[in-house]
Formats: sequence, structure tokens, C-alpha cells
Amino acid sequence: KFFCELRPGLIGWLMINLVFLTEAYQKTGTFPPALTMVVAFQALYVADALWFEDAILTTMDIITDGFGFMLVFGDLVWVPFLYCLQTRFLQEHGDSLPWYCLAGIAILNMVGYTIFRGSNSQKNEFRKNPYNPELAHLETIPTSTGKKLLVSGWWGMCRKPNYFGDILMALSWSLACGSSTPLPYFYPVYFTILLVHREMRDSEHCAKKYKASWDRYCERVKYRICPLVY
Ligand SMILES: NC(=O)C1=CN([C@@H]2O[C@H](COP(=O)(O)OP(=O)(O)OC[C@H]3O[C@@H](n4cnc5c(N)ncnc54)[C@H](OP(=O)(O)O)[C@@H]3O)[C@@H](O)[C@H]2O)C=CC1
Ligand SMILES: CC(C)=CCC[C@@H](C)[C@H]1CC=C2C3=C(CC[C@@]21C)[C@@]1(C)CC[C@H](O)C(C)(C)[C@@H]1CC3
Repeated sequence: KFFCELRPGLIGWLMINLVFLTEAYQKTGTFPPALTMVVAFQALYVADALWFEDAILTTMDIITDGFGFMLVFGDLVWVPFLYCLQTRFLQEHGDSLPWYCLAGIAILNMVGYTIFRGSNSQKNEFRKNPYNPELAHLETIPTSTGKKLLVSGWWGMCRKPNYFGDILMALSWSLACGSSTPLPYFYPVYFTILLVHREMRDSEHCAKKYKASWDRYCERVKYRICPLVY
């Protein structure tokens, strides 16, 4: 699971993106700004997954999900061939957004990345070593299993801050494609549905595992994925 999740699909996605960028360069003699930017953001996403590879050990895919159709097909086919949708679109149709729109999109991507990385690392460090002095300021709820739940820091903002950051990044990649057609927006729409369903699955699982402590956590942290909205 660990290998399939991190190596073939993610690296394949990056390779396909680099082929699109090379092709665009050969056609136009320049690196089109929006395409180059989205390739760079997605390269950051892939590099991040590889750099922080041990953080995957505290995700649902590794802890609870089996290595069935979703993960096999998802890791080996869906990720490399669908996640390059926006770059494929930009390579085919060129890009036309002014610099100030691209600057706004870059800010959105970096805000999303900060939330995504900050929350995933915070939970991972806490699960690896609950006595880590750097996390001693965070509030927690004890559970009957002996594990604690974080209720402040990123995990006090909403129950899935990591999903929220991920959705912001997905949206920024599609915004770079402009608004001439809804096609490149398939990705953030699919991704939001996937993560809403995933949050429900995880919540059900945690409710069974942590019982009253999970109810206390949900009472304390009201929003599921997007603070003040959902
Ligand atoms: N690009 C893509 O296509 C996809 C990306 N992702 C990304 O993968 C990352 C991991 O997601 P995923 O595995 O779904 O979910 P999480 O990383 O949120 O892992 C869920 C587990 O974390 C623990 N947990 C939940 N809440 C708390 C808390 N308050 N304090 C401490 N521990 C808590 C629980 O496990 P326990 O208590 O047992 O430790 C829970 O089962 C996310 O950033 C997500 O956006 C996910 C799916 C697709
Ligand atoms: C409709 C369908 C076939 C869905 C399959 C879903 C899979 C594509 C995703 C399930 C969980 C994933 C994760 C990542 C990639 C997509 C899949 C496999 C991930 C490796 C992307 C990089 C991140 O940094 C991550 C390591 C946190 C992440 C883990 C979950």
C-alpha cells in the first residue's frame, strides 16, 4: 500500500505534467505562465508527499482501508491519468489569465498548502509522540483507548483541516484554467465529493472507536471540513 500510494501514481503524474510542459515549450518557444505555475504547484504536492512520506502512516488508507479496488485503481490509474486534467487542458488550450489573477491563484494555493501540511504534520507528530514538547501547548481530549484527540491548533479549526487545505489547492489549479468551460472544474468537484464522503466514513469509524470522547470532540469542534460553512 505504502509503495503504490507514493511511488508509481504520484511520480507518473509528475512525469506526464513534464511531458505537457515540454510539448508546450516546443510548440511556442516559451513556458506558458499558467501551465508552468500549475505544473510547479502539482510538483510541490508530489514532492511534499514524498518528503513527508512517513506522515502517510497515520492516514486512513494505511490504518483502516483495505488494499482493494479503490486504492489499486486509484493509485495506479486514477491519480496519474486524471490528476493531470488541468495541465492537459492548459497544454491544449493555452492560457490567457492576466498576471494579477495568477498572483491571486498562487496565494490561494500556498494558503491551502500551509493548512494541508501544517495540519497533517501536527497530527502525525502528535500520533508519533504525544509527549512531544513542541505540541505541549495543544489541548486534547483523552479517550478510553489511551489515545488522545487534538482539539486545538489546526484540529480545533474544524474536524478535517487537512481536507480543507487540499480542496483549496485543487480549486486553485482549476482556477488557473479560466472559466471558458467547466471541464477543468471536474477535479475539485470530484475531490470535494470524495472528501465529504471520506469524512463521514472516518467520523463513523472514530465514533465507534472513541464513543463518548468523539461526541465531546464533535461538540467542541462543530465544523467538519470548512470552518463556518460545513
Ligand atoms: N489527493 C487526493 O486524491 C487525496 C488526498 N487525501 C489527503 O490525504 C490526507 C490524509 O487523509 P485521511 O487519511 O483521509 O484522513 P486523516 O489524515 O484525517 O486521518 C484520519 C485519522 O486521523 C485521526 N484523527 C482524526 N481526528 C483527530 C484529532 N482531532 N486528533 C488526533 N487524531 C485525529 C484518526 O485516527 P486515530 O485516532 O486512529 O489516529 C482518524 O481515523 C489529507 O490531507 C487528505 O486531504 C485524501 C484522499 C485523497
Ligand atoms: C474514484 C476513485 C477511484 C477514487 C480513488 C481515490 C484515490 C485516488 C485516493 C484515495 C486516497 C488517496 C491519497 C492520495 C492520492 C489519492 C488517493 C490514492 C495521496 C497519496 C496524495 C498525496 C498526499 O500528500 C497524501 C500522501 C496525503 C495522499 C494520501 C491519500
